[in-house]
Amino acid sequence: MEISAPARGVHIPLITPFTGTGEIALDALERLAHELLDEGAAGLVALGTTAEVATLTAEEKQSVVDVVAGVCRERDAPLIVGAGSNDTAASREALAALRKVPEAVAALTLVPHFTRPGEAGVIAHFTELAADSPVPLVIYHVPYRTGQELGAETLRKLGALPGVVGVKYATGAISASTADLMADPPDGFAVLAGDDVLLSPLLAMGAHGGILASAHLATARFAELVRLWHAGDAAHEGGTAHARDLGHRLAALSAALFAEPNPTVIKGVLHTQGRIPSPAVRLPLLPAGSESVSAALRVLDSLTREPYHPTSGGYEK
Ligand SMILES: O=C(O)C1=N[C@H](C(=O)O)C[C@H](O)C1
Repeated sequence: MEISAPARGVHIPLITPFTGTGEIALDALERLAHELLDEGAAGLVALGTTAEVATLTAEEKQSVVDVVAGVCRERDAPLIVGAGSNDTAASREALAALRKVPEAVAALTLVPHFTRPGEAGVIAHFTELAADSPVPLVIYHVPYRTGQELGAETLRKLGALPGVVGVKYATGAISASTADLMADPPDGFAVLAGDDVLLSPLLAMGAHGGILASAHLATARFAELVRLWHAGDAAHEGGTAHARDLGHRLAALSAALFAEPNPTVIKGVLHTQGRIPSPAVRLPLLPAGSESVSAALRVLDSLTREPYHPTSGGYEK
């Protein structure tokens, strides 16, 4: 795998749309995947948390991967597939199954959750997985879900493993440890923002992009934000104001989209827009309330309606 190129930009962990009777709406999934690439997504992620992967049967997971891989093949877009658990042997098998998905450029593999094996155990887990995975690994670090903290030094050790190409960094905050990692990341190691509201500060610190459920909406604006920082425009006068302002507005959108458990609000908005057949989610998730969906639509509307004026450094109010 080419290490940094596919990892740059906005990668979208696809929702799983359901019909009114609860089956996966594969046609809507395919259409949505094309739309997101049309609007500037750099790549797609199948079977992320946002896909409600914990509720999908093995057969359903296969159908989702088939559809998303088909779109990525047709569009020559990078595909990242979620695979792995807190069982090292089972994770090895899940990764081995990706041999049958030639479109997959990487696997998104969670730090072992719940078990709390300690940092040495996490390193041993990924050393074993990376040694025989058919695709490189992007480590999904989300300590408020896994229960396992990792310091910057441990992330650097993981990033230096052959076969580990990046981290989806979702620590819930920008901390001294974030600054430490971003000051000295391993060569060829992509840091991808995984907390949507923190995309902007992480880009400012040098992140390569993000894996962002929020980017189902205002996709072009998310792509623009990443482009601004990577093109260095943010470093110019006016450019900084633009990037900061856009970053704040996208963070407000992300906050509105995460007002209830992900991806319930995103599904509500996509359904209101007529892009998926129902806002249905599977238990234990409950559908988002109409007030959360309306609030997110209002933020989205202001983002997409108001054109930016680079000369005055602001948006129309
Ligand atoms: O599925 C993912 O990948 C993501 N999941 C996070 C979550 O559900 O909290 C959010 C992030 O945008 C991507």
